[in-house]
Amino acid sequence: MASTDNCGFSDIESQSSKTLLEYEEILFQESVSEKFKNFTHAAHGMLYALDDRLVFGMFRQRAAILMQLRFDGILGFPGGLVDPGENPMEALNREMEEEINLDLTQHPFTNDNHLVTFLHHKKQLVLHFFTKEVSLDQFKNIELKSLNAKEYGLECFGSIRPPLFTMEDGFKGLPAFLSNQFAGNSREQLLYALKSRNIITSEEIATCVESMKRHVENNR
Ligand SMILES: O=c1[nH]cnc2c1ncn2[C@@H]1O[C@H](COP(=O)(O)OP(=O)(O)O)[C@@H](O)[C@H]1O
Repeated sequence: MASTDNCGFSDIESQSSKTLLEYEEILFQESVSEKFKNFTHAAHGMLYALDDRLVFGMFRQRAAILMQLRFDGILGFPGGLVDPGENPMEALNREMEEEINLDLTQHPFTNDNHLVTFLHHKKQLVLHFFTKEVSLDQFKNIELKSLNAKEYGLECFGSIRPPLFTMEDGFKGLPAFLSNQFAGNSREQLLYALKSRNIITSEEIATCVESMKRHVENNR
């Protein structure tokens, strides 16, 4: 049922069974919440800043992206379940404050920041995904403030920046990062955002996914 085959990663197979193949991209409308009201809804957000600096003077990083190491040892974006009476945006802002101490007076997520929503029929799960661009200075402040988040050291074990370049061996960098374990469909959300925010081309994403898949295959 995957409809997102224009991003160069619709055929991801990985060690995780939770791949994009199982998720269907759906429109984000008021009616979605009504139609899927018996489903579990979650909202996650990607804060990012463009960063054109070179790593080791040769690899362009392109963007700083905030992901986090979770309590369960796997990677994901800040966010969480939508509570009864909340809409996805409200849930996201609440979770952003709890998990990374985001200053909502300065950097609130709005519905304009919504990027994509995925549906998992079997799991009855609706995953709403938002992205928000900030300046690199703002990004660093957000990272620093996250150490004082209520959930730091409890649910959240620190923010991390995925490397967005690929090194000479074709694996180190982004493909190696992608071969980690990810919560929900956060790996696919990351790739979707990289493509749709024009941070990395779909061709390069496809190459990285191929390299990641080869690595996973070779290490079975
Ligand atoms: O970064 C993410 N992107 C997409 N889905 C995620 C991400 N992190 C967790 N999930 C999924 O969202 C649901 C809610 O998980 P989460 O642990 O974030 O919520 P909670 O903090 O309210 O318990 C779970 O089904 C989980 O697999």
